[in-house]
Amino acid sequence: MVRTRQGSPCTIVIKLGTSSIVHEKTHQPLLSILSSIVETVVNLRSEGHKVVLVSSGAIGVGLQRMNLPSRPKSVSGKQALAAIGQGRLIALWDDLFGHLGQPIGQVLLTRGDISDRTRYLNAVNTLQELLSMGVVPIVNENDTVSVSEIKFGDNDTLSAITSSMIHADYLFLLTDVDGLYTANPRKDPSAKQIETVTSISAIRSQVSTSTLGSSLGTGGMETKIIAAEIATGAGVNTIITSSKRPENIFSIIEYYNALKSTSPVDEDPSNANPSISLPRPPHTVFVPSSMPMRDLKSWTSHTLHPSGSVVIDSGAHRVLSKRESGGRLLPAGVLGVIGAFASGQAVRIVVRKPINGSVVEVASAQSTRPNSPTLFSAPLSRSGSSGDLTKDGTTDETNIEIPEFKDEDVVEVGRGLANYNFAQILKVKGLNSSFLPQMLGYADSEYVVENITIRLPP
Ligand SMILES: N[C@@H](CCC(=O)OP(=O)(O)O)C(=O)O
Repeated sequence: MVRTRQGSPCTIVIKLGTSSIVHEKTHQPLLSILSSIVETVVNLRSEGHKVVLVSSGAIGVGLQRMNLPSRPKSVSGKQALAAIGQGRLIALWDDLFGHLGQPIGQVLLTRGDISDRTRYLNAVNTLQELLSMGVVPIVNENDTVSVSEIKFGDNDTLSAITSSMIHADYLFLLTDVDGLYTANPRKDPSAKQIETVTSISAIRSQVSTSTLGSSLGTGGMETKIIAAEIATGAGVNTIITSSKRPENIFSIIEYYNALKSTSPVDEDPSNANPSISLPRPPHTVFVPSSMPMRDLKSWTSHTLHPSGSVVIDSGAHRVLSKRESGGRLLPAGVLGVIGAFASGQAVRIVVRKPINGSVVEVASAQSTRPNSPTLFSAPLSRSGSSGDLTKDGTTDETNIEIPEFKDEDVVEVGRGLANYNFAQILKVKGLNSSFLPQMLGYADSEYVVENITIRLPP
């Protein structure tokens, strides 16, 4: 069922939430949990595994340092507390790991840091370098500089993106419950643990997620399910288990190694050999995708904050949905754009919402009526020449005709990376790609958007 290189060392990401790091009321560090984590990580390292720790807790530790009762409401208040707490948090980790001779490295990331391909690759290289030096990277969000558009928001998402960045075998989401339940096990005695999740969309309808968060962290079960969706989509076995028994990480890895050794090809847990004698430690496992997203696609879908949208027609939506990977959009399928973006930036791929139950087709392709108003597209006051279009996205935007697609008229179906800037794509929308050199003065690619992941088929 789970995918690992059986018996060989694994790359493991362990995420520890605020509620497992500081006491919910006193905000004192939970030293027994932290010490057990440190022992577990060092033991995993001695078995040859590579381990990354994603640690929340900066704001919680900051609260304790300033003797404050609860998280401030303001963003700047939280950022200030994170600045106060992060230093003490990493000092605490360094102290505990130091007792066992294990070096650590601090890695603070924001979504903005990895929205740029070069910076993303730098982050990947740094993590890989730390791992190959035998260091345990300790990752947290760089809260002090994060604003809403560049925030991961919760460390569940950050840990999923980290595990996808380093192609981890396992992501362990350690929390104050030992798995995903059908209802809140603290309130509902009939709540049942879900052992294996093969379909995230199916699980959403079976689980009541609303009450499983704590007052300190920003996550809860819902964010863990989102994280599992990201990580399993990138091929990472994702496991929710209790932070009170981190040593279970060993037993869980052993358990799946044993399953694989009896049934190395069969991925279906119901076909696992019943003679397996190892007990199953309590946890929920999310089975990874059988066709993990290629690195660039995962990066595009989850790490980038899209800068704008490209509106496509229903035919393009159909064709792109048939592609397993690396979908590419020709200008002929483009109806318009929303927002301004440069070439190389991430864009949403959107389609028009149906009107009165049916999709209304835009009246024409541009090849017959260039820049003409359509049902959703009309020139604004800055119309005129199409601008001085340059290859690097430095269009003279003062002269561009911007059509009137609005966010509320469309629905996102996927994401991709733009090969041209918004003005260039507007200029060639609806055209055959053979017109690109003539319209733009150059054509690096016949496709206007590449690396498209369609998440919502027609
Ligand atoms: N970056 C923040 C943690 C964000 C957060 O609350 O995460 P989590 O506790 O995992 O829901 C901090 O260190 O306080």
